[in-house]
Amino acid sequence: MKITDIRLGYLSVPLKQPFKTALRTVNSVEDVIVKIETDTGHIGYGEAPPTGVITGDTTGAIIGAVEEHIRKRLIGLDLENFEEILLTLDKSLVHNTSTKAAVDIALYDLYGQMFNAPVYKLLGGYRKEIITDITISVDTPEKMAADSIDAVKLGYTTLKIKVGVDAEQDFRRMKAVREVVGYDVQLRIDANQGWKPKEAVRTLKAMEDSGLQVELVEQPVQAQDIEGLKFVTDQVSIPVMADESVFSPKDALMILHTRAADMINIKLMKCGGIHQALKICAMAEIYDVECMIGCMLEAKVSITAAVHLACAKKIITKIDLDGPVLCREDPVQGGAIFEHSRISLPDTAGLGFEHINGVVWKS
Ligand SMILES: C[C@H](N)C(=O)N[C@H](CCC(=O)O)C(=O)O
Ligand SMILES: [Mg+2]
Repeated sequence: MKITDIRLGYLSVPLKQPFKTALRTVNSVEDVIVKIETDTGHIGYGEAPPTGVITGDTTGAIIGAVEEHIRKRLIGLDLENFEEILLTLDKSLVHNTSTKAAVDIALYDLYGQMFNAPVYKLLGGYRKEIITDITISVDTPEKMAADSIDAVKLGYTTLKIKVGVDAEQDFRRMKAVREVVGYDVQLRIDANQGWKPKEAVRTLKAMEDSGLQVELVEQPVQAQDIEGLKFVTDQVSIPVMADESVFSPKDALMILHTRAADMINIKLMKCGGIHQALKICAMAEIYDVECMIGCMLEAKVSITAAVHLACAKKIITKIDLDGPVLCREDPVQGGAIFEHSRISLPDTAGLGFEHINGVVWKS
């Protein structure tokens, strides 16, 4: 099965309501779709959202990376030598992790089709169903409490509460949410780098002392401030998860080795795809550190790939794959099946896509 072409397209999917974090507010998922064609007629799909404030990727950069660096190196290569293709992809240019993830996902889609097996089974096949949390955007305490009630009514048992905008108000946000959802619902928080280290410790300790029962906190301090991250991890009881601080397997190794965080959030868009994520999983297993599989604001193509990884690997114990349920519509036929918090995988080959509606293909 030889690669004959790599095509690119644009996909825009409106959100049910604005998605607000300490880093950005957006109203739609904006994606580049990658389609790899082969001489056997098999097609592999991938997806990359340009999350500039986190990965540095833009739509133009994703398109340029494929057109100027990746396409010419991959055309003609045979899926039978998967290792060669992945190494070529890695070496084609530095950084550009979202682009590499999109191409990697399309390649795994083809790899699974070549063996007529779902990708999660080829990677380990640990389970075929997972439960995701849902994100509550940062807003007034009242609005966040109302959004939380709506989510719980839909059956979500874990909420990811966005904070990191103003520490004192963040405490009030958490208090308002906990008051309305009670203690049967798990609350995890994500500050998206919004706090200073001492401010994070103060705020998290206040949450501990008030019995708010926070399951974990994601990325309390700036991504590059590893000392600050370790300071928070050492000072508070709430488990600290590194998100923006961990892109590559090398970043993960450093965090694991220094114990700067208690857990790692793996995102395909940060590490460059499934083949790199597998390395982080292997290292986390060695250090016995649980991982989350997370996502950017993504539609169901790349999220399906993340579901396959999560279903394959036991070390992934926390699931934050709510991109598709935040969208007003699902343009992807096939792939993972979402029923609110419950995500399951069909036993179709590869990643199981049939068609993606609404893609504007580049000529
Ligand atoms: C969508 C997901 N639940 C999430 O919250 N991801 C954010 C980054 C999302 C973005 O800005 O696209 C995170 O975990 O930091
Ligand atoms: Mg996060």
